[in-house]
Amino acid sequence: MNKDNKIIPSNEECSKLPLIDLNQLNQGNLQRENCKKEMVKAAMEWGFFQVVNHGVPSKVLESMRCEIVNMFREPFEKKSLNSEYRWGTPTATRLSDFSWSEAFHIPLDIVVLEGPLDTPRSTIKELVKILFELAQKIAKILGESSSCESNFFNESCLPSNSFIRMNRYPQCLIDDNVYGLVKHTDTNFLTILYQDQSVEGLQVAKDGIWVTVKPIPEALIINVGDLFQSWSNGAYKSAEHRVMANRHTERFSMAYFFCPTDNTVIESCKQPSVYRKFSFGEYKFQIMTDVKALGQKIGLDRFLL
Ligand SMILES: O=C(O)CCC(=O)C(=O)O
Ligand SMILES: [Fe+2]
Repeated sequence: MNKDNKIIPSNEECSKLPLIDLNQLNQGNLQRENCKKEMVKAAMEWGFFQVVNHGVPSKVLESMRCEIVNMFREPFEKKSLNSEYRWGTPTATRLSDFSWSEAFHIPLDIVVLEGPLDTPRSTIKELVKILFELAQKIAKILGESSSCESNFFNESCLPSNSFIRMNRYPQCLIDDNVYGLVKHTDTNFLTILYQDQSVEGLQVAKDGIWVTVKPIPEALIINVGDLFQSWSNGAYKSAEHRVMANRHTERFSMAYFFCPTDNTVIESCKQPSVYRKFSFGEYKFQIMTDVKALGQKIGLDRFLL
């Protein structure tokens, strides 16, 4: 088994994925500063952490999960008419390149700006409003510690710039090593992930080892994306992650991708710069070009100085 596939059983390693209590931010100065330190450390060492007491009511998350399940329960003929629907990996020529999953990829400009809304849309609308506030709060804390411009996220990231992705990973009887989602880094600033409370699947690369993230009831997962890695001059890690398919049961998740406007310039205030500056629009275009030409995302390596 090569290093890339080495898997540590979740009960040994999962506890090491930092778990941060955001309630500390509402307490005294000492607790607040401690919470910020924990976040910065986790973003540097892991690029991933879980948070509890995050302020997203469990009722809203539960009703979102119901909506997600309902959307995926529609017949394929109906789902596939929806331009937001994706399934599998059309370009895959080997099982190891294939993602055993289906998804709805929803840009929030439609949800935030358009009406009237049907039921799932109104649930999404309620949830993303809270997730936007949470993402802003976390981005500001991580941003301040990079001692870059403190107002950057308020000015560059609007609610309508983000998007959500609802994922369903069907039960997979083919093989134990099928990926639900192949390894990747996220292209945004930050991701907030709501995963099934009882089904494992997500794995994070840490120091060359794949670590399984054990679901913690009520917790949300936060991960650093490529833009934050570049903006922090490489201090924060946009960690590779993937999802393993499950032989016994299906799994659902929902990712909220916190993004800036396309013309936002990503440039670190730290010198010497690790990456050349680029706009978010340029970054997405380069990824699209690479995926078309090479079948995969190259990402930040293209922008190394
Ligand atoms: O389903 C998960 O746990 C991860 C999803 C993910 O990484 C993504 O949608 O980018
Ligand atoms: Fe991801």
